[in-house]
Amino acid sequence: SRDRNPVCLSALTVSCPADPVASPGRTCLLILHLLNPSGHHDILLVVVSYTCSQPSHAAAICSSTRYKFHRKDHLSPREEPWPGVTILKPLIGGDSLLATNLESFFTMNYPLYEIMFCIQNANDPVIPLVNELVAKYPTIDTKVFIGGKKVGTNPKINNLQPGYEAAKYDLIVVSDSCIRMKEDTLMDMVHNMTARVGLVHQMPFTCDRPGFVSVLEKVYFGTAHARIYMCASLLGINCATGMSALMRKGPLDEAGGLRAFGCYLAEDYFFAQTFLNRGYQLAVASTPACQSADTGDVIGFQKRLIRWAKLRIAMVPFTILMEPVTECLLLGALGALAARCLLQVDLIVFYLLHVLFWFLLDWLMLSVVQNTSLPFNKFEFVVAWLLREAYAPILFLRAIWDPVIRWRHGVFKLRWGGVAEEVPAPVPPADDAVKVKL
Ligand SMILES: CCCCCCCC/C=C\CCCCCCCC(=O)N[C@@H](CO)[C@H](O)/C=C/CCCCCCCCCCCCC
Ligand SMILES: O=c1ccn([C@@H]2O[C@H](COP(=O)(O)OP(=O)(O)O[C@H]3OC[C@@H](O)[C@H](O)[C@H]3O)[C@@H](O)[C@H]2O)c(=O)[nH]1
Repeated sequence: SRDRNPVCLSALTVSCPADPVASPGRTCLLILHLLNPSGHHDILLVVVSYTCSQPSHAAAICSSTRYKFHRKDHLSPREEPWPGVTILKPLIGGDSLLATNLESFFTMNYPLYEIMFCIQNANDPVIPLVNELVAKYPTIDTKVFIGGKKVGTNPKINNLQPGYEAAKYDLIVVSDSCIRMKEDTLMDMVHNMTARVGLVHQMPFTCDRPGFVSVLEKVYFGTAHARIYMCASLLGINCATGMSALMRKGPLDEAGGLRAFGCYLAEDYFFAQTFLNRGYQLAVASTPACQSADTGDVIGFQKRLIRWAKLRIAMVPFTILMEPVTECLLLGALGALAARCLLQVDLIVFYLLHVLFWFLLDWLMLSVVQNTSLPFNKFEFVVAWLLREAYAPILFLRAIWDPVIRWRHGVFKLRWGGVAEEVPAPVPPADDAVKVKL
C-alpha cells in the first residue's frame, strides 16, 4: 500500500470528487476511481502509460514484418501503365555523398519520370555536379531551377516552388538531398499509391556507412524512431516525415499548391494532414528511406533531432507529455515505482528486466528494418543504444528550453500550431547544416 511504500508518487495523487458530473476532468477522475477504488490514481496513470507504451514494440514489429517492409509486390506484372512522376529535389550545399545520392535518381528502374533540381543559391557548389549528371544521362528528363521563389517562410518550399509550378505529372515526389534510391524504390512507392491513398512516405532509415555517427543514426532510426513511426502509421496517426514522400498533385493544388504550406517549417506534417482531411489515407512504402548524408559529428545529429522535437512540440503540444513516457529509461523508472507500490516488486530488479526486455525488442526492431546483416557489431550496438537512450530526455528538454530553430541559413520561431516566423538575425553559422565540401 502507499503507506507502507514511501516511494509512491504521492505528489501526483488526486482525490476523487464528490460530484463527478460537473466537468470532463471530474468525470475522468470518477472513471479512474471506478477503475481503481483504492484511490491511487497516480499509480493507475503510470500503469496505464506503461501498458500503452510497452506493447508499442510488438505493434511496430508486427506491422513492419507482417505487411510492410521489404515486400516486392511491385515487381509482379501490372496491367495498367506506370503513371508519370515529377521528382522535386531541393538542394542547398552539398557533401561528399551527394553525388552518389543524386546519381541514384538517374539509374532507377521506372519508365516515366522527370527530375526537377531546385538549387537555392546561384553560387552553390552543387551546380556543376548537377550539370555533370544531367550531361551524363541525356535520356533522363531533367530541369534545373536556381534561386527559388519566395512564397512563404519555409526555405525548402521557396526553393521547390519553381519546380512545382513546372511539374508535368499528377504524382510528385519531394525527395531531400540526403536520399539515395534503389533501382526499384520509386516503383515500390507508386505501387503503394492505391486509389484510397493520397501520400506514400518512406520511413526514415539510413544507408550503411562507416563511422560511429552512422551507427548512432541507424540505431536511432531503426529502434525508437521506427517503433513510434510504425505504431503511429498502424493507428492512422499522422507522423509522415517529408524527406521522401510521393503525393497526388490534385489535392495539393486544391489546397492552394505548395505555396499554401510555405508558412510552416514542418511542411511534411501539414502535407499529410491535408490528405487526411480530404479523406485519403497515408501509406508507408515497403522500402525504408536510405538517408546518406555526411552529418559530421554526434552533435550535428543531435541538433537535427532537437530541431525536429521543436517542430513536434509546436505542432502537437500533447507530445510534451506523451513523448517522455515512450522512452525506455523514464518509462522503466515509472513502471518500477508502480510495480513496487502495487506488487511490492523490487525496484532494481523490475527496472533492469524492463531495460533488458526493451533492449532486446529494439534489437529485433532494428533487424527487421535493416533486413540484412548490420554493418556494426553487438558491442557498438550496445554503446550506441545506451547513448541514445541516455541523451533522448536531454535533447527533449533542450528543445523545450530553447524554441528558436536554426535551419541551414535561417533562424525561425514557431507559434503554437506550427506557423513559422523568420527571426531577423545576422546570418549565423548553420549549426545543423552539412558542412563537408564536395
Ligand atoms: C494524438 C497525439 C498523440 C501524441 C503522442 C506523442 C508520442 C510521441 C512520441 C515520440 C515522437 C517521435 C515521433 C517520430 C516521428 C517524427 C519525426 C519528426 O519529428 N519529423 C518532423 C520533421 O520531418 C515532422 O515534421 C513531424 C511529423 C509528425 C510529428 C507527430 C508525431 C506524433 C506521433 C504519435 C505517435 C503515437 C504512437 C504512440 C505509441 C506509444
Ligand atoms: O534552406 C533550406 C533548407 C533545406 N533545404 C532542403 O530541404 C531538404 C531537407 O533539409 P535538411 O536535410 O537540412 O533537413 P532535415 O533532413 O532535417 O529535413 C526534415 O525536417 C524539416 C522538414 O521540413 C523536412 O521535410 C524534413 O525532411 C534538403 O534537401 C535541403 O537541401 C533547402 O532547400 N533550403
